[in-house]
Amino acid sequence: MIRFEQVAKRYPNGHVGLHELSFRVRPGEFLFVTGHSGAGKSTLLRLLLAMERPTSGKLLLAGQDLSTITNAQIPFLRRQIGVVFQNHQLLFDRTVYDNVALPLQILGLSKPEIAKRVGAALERVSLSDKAAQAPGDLSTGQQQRVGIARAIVHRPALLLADEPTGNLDPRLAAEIMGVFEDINQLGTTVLIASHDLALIARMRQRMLTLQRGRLIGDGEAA
Ligand SMILES: Nc1ncnc2c1ncn2[C@@H]1O[C@H](COP(=O)(O)OP(=O)(O)OP(=O)(O)O)[C@@H](O)[C@H]1O
Repeated sequence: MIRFEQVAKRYPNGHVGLHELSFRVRPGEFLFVTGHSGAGKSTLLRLLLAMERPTSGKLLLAGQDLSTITNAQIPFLRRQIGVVFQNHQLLFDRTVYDNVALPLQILGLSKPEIAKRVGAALERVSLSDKAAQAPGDLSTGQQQRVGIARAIVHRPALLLADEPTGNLDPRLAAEIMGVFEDINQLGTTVLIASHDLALIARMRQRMLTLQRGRLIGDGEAA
């Protein structure tokens, strides 16, 4: 699903975000990427989204080479990826339904197809009864679940999350991780960047550890 082969990212100011990183992720895997602030977690996610290009090395995602991807190919790449952000970036003047429907409207799907898929995504995050509400009427944990529903509504093969539990208390964070596990069980590859080692340890999943742009660990969280 994902192959990093000696991928390095050097920023124009000379700063090295990642040093020759190599690892593979199989389809259907669940893994964490961890490390201190500045370790390179966000750089890794931005490379996977083709928001940045590697300076050297080869980066493959679902068979596509992201080191040489053209701008015209990027929309097709992004259709295979869902992204969950820490601050979920919901539109507060729209309903929950509209927020989740947005990616499908952009793809130009028919209204009945959108209704079917939004219904399924909201069911997956246990928010079917909140479709007509505004995100502002929901709790923080529920808002994050709307963000997850929006990220999976177009049925991506890969779900990326950047500190998805950063704003949540431990109980809610564990609940959100359960939602990610459910999504993974259905076959979606899940990659979560997080610095919450206590939470990761409870999950017993693969963990890549970055330190100053280098991979210093790859194995089940201890
Ligand atoms: N656009 C940029 N220009 C120059 N340097 C950058 C840029 N983006 C990131 N860096 C540098 O690359 C390194 C890795 O940054 P990155 O944001 O990937 O870390 P991170 O692990 O995601 O940290 P955080 O948890 O704080 O988001 C840092 O030293 C950072 O200063």
